[in-house]
This record gives sequence, C-alpha cells and structure tokens, in this order.
Amino acid sequence: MHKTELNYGDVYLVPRKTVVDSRKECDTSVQFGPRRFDMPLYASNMKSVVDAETCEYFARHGWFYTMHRFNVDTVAFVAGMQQKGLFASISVGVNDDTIEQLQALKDAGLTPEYITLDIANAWCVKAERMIKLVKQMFPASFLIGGNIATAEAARDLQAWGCDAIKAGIAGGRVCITKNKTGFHRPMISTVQDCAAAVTIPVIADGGIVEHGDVAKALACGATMVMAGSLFAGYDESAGEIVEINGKHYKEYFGSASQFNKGEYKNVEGKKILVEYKGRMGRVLVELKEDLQSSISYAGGKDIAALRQVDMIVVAR
Ligand SMILES: NC(=O)C1=CN([C@@H]2O[C@H](COP(=O)(O)OP(=O)(O)OC[C@H]3O[C@@H](n4cnc5c(N)ncnc54)[C@H](OP(=O)(O)O)[C@@H]3O)[C@@H](O)[C@H]2O)C=CC1
Ligand SMILES: Nc1nc2c(ncn2[C@@H]2O[C@H](COP(=O)(O)O)[C@@H](O)[C@H]2O)c(=O)[nH]1
Repeated sequence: MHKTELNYGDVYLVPRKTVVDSRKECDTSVQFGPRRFDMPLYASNMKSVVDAETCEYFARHGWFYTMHRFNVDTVAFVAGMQQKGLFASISVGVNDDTIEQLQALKDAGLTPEYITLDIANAWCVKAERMIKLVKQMFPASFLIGGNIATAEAARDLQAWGCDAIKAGIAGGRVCITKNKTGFHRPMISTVQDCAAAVTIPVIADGGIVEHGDVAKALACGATMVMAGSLFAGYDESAGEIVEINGKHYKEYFGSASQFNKGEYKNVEGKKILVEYKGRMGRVLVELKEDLQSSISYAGGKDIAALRQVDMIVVAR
C-alpha cells in the first residue's frame, strides 16, 4: 500500500475573515525556549549560510540563529556572543570531538543558551547517547535535536530529553540524500505528523521555496522554520561571492557535500550557485510583511491563527 504525501507546493491555506485594520497589527513574534524572537524563521546551521558575523547580525535583529558545527572554536564563539550581551546558540555532532567540545565549554564556565544536535538522521543510537549526555552536562541549555521525519522518531527524541526537534529529511535544495539513498518525506506530511506526535516545539527544516511556505509550515504545527537557500544569496550570508560573465552569485553547499567534508565519502549534498541579492535587511522586512499578511488572511492577530486555517490540496 503506497501512501500519498504532500509537499509545500501541493497545498494552499484557505482564507478566513480578516479582523485587523492593517497588516502591521499582526504579531509575528514567537516564544522559543527561554527567549522571544521577532520571527518564527531562521537560517540553516550550514557553513555556506552562517558564520559568527551572520549569527551576530541575526541576534541583533531579534532573530533566532544557530551557528554551524564545522571547525568552530565553540568556546570563543559562546564567550564572544555572551560578552556582547547576545545569546549563544551552537551546533554539536555525535562523535568524541563533541564530548571534548562540551567539556571545554564546561571548563571555561560557559553555558550556551541553545544547543542543536545536528546529524542527518537523529533517530539513531549515537544521537540518543549524545542527547542524554548534553542534557546531563548542560541541563540549563535548550536542546534541539534533529533531523527526524516521523512521529515515532519525534516521540523518541522527546523521550530522550530534547526540548525541541527539527523535522525534515532530504527536502533541502542542495540535498542529494533522496537520490543516493531513496529516503525522503515531503515537508507538509513530515511536519503534520511530527507536530501531532509531541508536546515540544517542532522546527520545519528545508524545502522552503516561496515565502508563503513559512505560513504553511506553521499551519501544520511547526513552531519554527529553518531555511538555507532562502538566506544564502546575501552579503551577510557566509558563502563566497563568485562572478561569472559579469553576473554575481553566491556559493551554497550542503553540509554533507564533498566541498564541506573535504573528501568524497558518504556524500549526500552538493554545491550550487545562488543568485547574489545584496544586503539581507530588505528580505528580513519582506519576510515579516508576508507573514503578517498570512496572519491577516488566517483571520487572527498572531501566528496562533495559522493553526486554525483549513488546508486544501491542489488538483494536478
Ligand atoms: N536534513 C537532511 O536531510 C540531511 C542533512 N545532512 C547534514 O549534513 C551534515 C552531515 O551529517 P551526517 O551525514 O549526519 O554525517 P556526519 O559526518 O556528521 O556523521 C556523524 C557520525 O554519525 C555516523 N553516521 C552518520 N550517518 C549515519 C548512518 N546513516 N548510519 C550510521 N552512522 C551514521 C557517522 O559515521 P560514518 O560516517 O562512519 O557512517 C559519523 O561518525 C549534517 O550537518 C546534517 O545536518 C545530511 C544529510 C541529510
Ligand atoms: N541531504 C542533505 N541535506 C542537507 C545538507 N546540508 C544541509 N541540509 C539540509 O538542508 C536544509 C536547508 O534546505 P533549503 O531547502 O532551505 O536550502 C538544511 O537546514 C539541512 O537540514 C546536505 O549536504 N545534504
């Protein structure tokens, strides 16, 4: 028996009566862990998307961020952010180098406000061990575990101690996991299943193409949305600028790409060029305006309204 599953492009949200006089009245802010953020959206913890400056930029703009975990001096990063009066949000892996990294933070007397355990398939014994260790070493940190794509996996990660889970397997723009392994779940179905299965926040990760996809993810029960390619083309993003025939692009590569790994081993990501779009400030404003508009179409004043709307499947 084959199940039909849905992606962002397969569905739309059904409008309700607008109750505000202006879209400006709609509140896009979200409580996520110990802090409140201006938007329920943040940039992927990938080396081609964020670096220390990008993280600082987002934090100063009231947005959540997570630093990537590749060749990062975690102690310097956490100390630097906290010395500037900003929150520290880091990523860790599942191997022994992560244990050393966590111990170094402890020895330095540092506690990051947010820790993301980042592995392609977090529904595994290695992630289970690391989630429990992180929780034991840093009980005060808000722990995000990912990625997973099923209700059963979501329930397990909650039981292991995660404070939030990140859902989305093989839906990203630079992902080749589905081609190389045959595994993938479309995002609408993934988010609906995972969000219905747990009481902790779910982050919808990957596959955002249109700004309206953010509202669709929230309508499915996501508390936060993570996106890579959406943020990869700007001055403030971490990727390099490339010029071809007088046109400018930015490099965007997967964390499991040969480029990021430095070797062709278990490669499940690729490198692409995305259009260079200049300063990031304008798109942050536009993303907020678009979400405010979504909330108004949902008939409410804040993002909770999006959970009340009906969703229709587009006939093909
Ligand atoms: N969201 C998504 O769909 C995906 C995201 N990614 C991203 O790419 C990066 C690379 O991550 P990842 O692939 O986890 O690799 P890592 O290199 O980070 O692997 C971490 C460790 O876990 C082991 N491991 C990884 N995958 C498996 C597996 N399927 N079975 C058993 N052991 C495993 C690895 O051992 P060994 O190498 O020996 O197997 C390694 O020791 C991450 O940042 C991740 O988020 C990658 C693919 C899909
Ligand atoms: N299968 C892979 N997925 C990857 C890799 N690097 C990152 N990712 C995931 O993609 C999203 C971003 O997706 P986008 O559609 O918004 O661009 C990111 O947050 C990761 O979950 C990879 O090498 N392979």
